[in-house]
Amino acid sequence: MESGRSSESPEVAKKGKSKTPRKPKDSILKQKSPAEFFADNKNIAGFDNPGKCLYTTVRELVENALDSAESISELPVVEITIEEIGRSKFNSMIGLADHERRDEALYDDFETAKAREKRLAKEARVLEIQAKNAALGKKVKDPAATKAAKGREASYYRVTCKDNGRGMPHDDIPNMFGRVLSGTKYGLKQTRGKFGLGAKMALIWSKMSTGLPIEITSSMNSQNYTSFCRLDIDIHKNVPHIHMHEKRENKERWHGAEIQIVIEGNWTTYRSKILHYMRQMAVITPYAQFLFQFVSDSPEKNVTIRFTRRTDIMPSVPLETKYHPSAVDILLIKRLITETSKQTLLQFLQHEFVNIGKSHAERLIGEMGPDFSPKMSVKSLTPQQIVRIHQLFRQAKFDDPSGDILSPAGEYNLRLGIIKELHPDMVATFSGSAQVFEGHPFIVEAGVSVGGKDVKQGLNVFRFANRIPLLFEQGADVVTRTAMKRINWNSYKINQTQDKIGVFVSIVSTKIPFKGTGKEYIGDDISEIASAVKLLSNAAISSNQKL
Ligand SMILES: Nc1ncnc2c1ncn2[C@@H]1O[C@H](COP(=O)(O)OP(=O)(O)OP(=O)(O)O)[C@@H](O)[C@H]1O
Repeated sequence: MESGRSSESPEVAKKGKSKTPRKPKDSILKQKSPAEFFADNKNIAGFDNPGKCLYTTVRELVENALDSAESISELPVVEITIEEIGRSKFNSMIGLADHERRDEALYDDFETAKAREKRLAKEARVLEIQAKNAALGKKVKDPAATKAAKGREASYYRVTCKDNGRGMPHDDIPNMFGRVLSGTKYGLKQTRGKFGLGAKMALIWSKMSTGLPIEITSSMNSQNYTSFCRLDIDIHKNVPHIHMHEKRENKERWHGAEIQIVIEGNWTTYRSKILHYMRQMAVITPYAQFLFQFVSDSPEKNVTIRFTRRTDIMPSVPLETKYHPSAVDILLIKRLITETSKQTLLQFLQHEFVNIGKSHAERLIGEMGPDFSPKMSVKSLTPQQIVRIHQLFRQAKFDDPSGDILSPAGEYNLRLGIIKELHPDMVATFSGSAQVFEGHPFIVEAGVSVGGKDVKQGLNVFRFANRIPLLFEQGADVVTRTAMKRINWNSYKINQTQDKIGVFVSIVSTKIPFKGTGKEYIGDDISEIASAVKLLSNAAISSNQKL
């Protein structure tokens, strides 16, 4: 086909077309590695801004430490230190000479004398209005939060987390910390970690904000050496970039891990969140000992908090389980077929799923159709046959998976933790039996307290998922919504706004339906979980009333 352009010379075409919109360039197909994706979208893993990055880094390291100690039934001892690093010290760490500002007007935080005067006057006005509102009992915003962070100089912190856990095999360390989406917790088991992402996100953030590598020291039980590894991550290839990886003497036969990382953060704005997190972790983990330290060049800013162990009774170790037939999709069935060591379809059904016994498997195969037989090779199933199995799994009736493999905090621990941290006038706890959501068992435990130390008037909601405190996105969470909207506090003669009420809900499962990879909240859209939370909370309030 002839185009109108063909008769014009290139020059004429260029001139004549000067007003027409530029033709978009053909899109070029590109690929991203998982590390690049998460570096570009770090907010979805809870790394939103420097302050939140400091918080999430602490969280990820503490949760790994607890998972590790509990996996060998060791009462956890976790030491976490955040050390503030001034700009000069940071510059000398990276070998950068300190520079004084020469041309002040170049900087984002530069203000003329007039602008400064104007800003101070405005701030004074805001403070005045806030003081008036506070006097009238109205809610006021934290003045620090209203101030723009523009032009703020970066603050750096060295975060160190030491535990007495399992440690890591020497050769696995680089991939555990330097390859996004690699971990040992992908099996079907209740663990705090799940995605194989957290430690790598902390490393990606350190790479983005300070350019410094992570340092890991680790030793496994009765090993006569410790492993030391300094590494960063090749974001483009999603592989570890090892600076040093060596074995060192381990005279004391120490076992555990110590992770050290230098990142940009903001202690001032996230101090209270980090301390709340530690306090709530102590509530749900009263059998652990935590030492939290913040160390600054200005000693008056230093913080040392010891959360002592109050019990030696640890919840049982969660057990790995097999998939329930109603929890699998076609892709997962295909993966299980690839990985199974079983030869026949009958053996496959019997051994790779929970709640399918031999005679049940035979009946299921009979139901699949004439081209299925118990002795047929499972590896030779066609894609259509796999779809048929999936269809049957969705329609057939199976016993619910057992909750025995889960490890709830336990009523005793929950109550102990609440008493230890809040000193309430009254507390009652209640443990539910196992229930099921999409083929995954879950257990809800609830506690309700009245009165206490440092407890605000009204509802104070504490949420835990797989024994992790959840501090963000409170409003959208199933527990908050239930406590606020679905419980009739009046009927228990409790004043929802005046009394100091603590509501504690802990959910454990082989699959917590978190919204996003940041593990910040559980949505309100899963009816099984919503009704269990309501039931258990009501039961705990009733027990509290009886007390
Ligand atoms: N302190 C530790 N002790 C022993 N092993 C550890 C420790 N920290 C990390 N690991 C190992 O490194 C792996 C990767 O950790 P990472 O935090 O990236 O992911 P995860 O904990 O598996 O999952 P998630 O992203 O959900 O936290 C873990 O699965 C664990 O095997």
